[in-house]
Amino acid sequence: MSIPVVDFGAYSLSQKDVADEQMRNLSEELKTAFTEVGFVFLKNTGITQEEVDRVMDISKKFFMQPDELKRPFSRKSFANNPNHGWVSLETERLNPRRPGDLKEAFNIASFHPDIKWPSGAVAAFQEIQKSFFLRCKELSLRVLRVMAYSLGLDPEVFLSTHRLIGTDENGTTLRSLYYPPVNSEKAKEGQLRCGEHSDYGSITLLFQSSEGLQVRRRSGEFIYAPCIPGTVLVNIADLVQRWTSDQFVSVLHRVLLPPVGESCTRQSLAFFVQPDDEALITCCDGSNKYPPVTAGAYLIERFNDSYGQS
Ligand SMILES: O=C(O)CCC(=O)C(=O)O
Ligand SMILES: [Fe+2]
Repeated sequence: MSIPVVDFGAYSLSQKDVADEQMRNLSEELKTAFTEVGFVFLKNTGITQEEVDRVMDISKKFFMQPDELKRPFSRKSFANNPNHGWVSLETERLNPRRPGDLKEAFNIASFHPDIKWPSGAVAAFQEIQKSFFLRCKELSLRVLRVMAYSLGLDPEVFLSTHRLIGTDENGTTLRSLYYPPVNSEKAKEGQLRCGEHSDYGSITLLFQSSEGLQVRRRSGEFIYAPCIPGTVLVNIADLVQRWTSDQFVSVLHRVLLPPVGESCTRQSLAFFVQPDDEALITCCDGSNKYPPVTAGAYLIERFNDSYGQS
């Protein structure tokens, strides 16, 4: 099955609320997608392609600077939130059995007043990233509400564990990714732009500038996700799979190197939604299929794998 496209217009950010019947329809469509594929394209969410382009443009300006100018913003250099900041090429391996990923990233994980923001040529960086973060937050809360409804749960049940998004007690992160030109013949053996992995938290919103993402089907085969301008690609991440006792599936995905002879770049924006650090994730059907885990501890464990500290 390919990735379904669902019209989210009835609950778009420009609507105050959603009518009961439309909520029922939407929740059925999302439930099918998240049960069978783990990924869905949402159209008419209220987040426009222009908003996405603005964030991609300012992020690209940052990435195009020499490394000396980017280094002061490195991930792990901010005491109040170690996940915030710039990640250089080949630093991270989302599949720990492969060499470092051929990508650069900038994580927006904190708005603490002590965070130092890029300035000069990218003076608007902080303002643009922050306003996009807040838009993604609003959309994510709506998607979580529809998800809870679709499972016959209290629609607020997921929201009650996502109250602190945008504070240092919640790991939700807006991540700009840049995949520079690459000569695929010169890459290390087995090296990819982004190794096979599933995401760690609740759900992820993804915005892409071009095709390149591959998603694993149940058969084990990887298929290309198309790039559909104006849509948001939403996928289930591992904590929601645990939470729903495997009813919603968190599936592997990756970004391959470009074909030999093609050195095209790629950009994407991922909004990784994470429950509040202290939230205890227990199977919502009461089954105990997975032992309870707190979201913050789980996230740290997963970071240790991808940065080679396990
Ligand atoms: O760049 C992409 O399209 C995918 C990135 C991704 O899956 C991730 O960073 O978790
Ligand atoms: Fe991912």
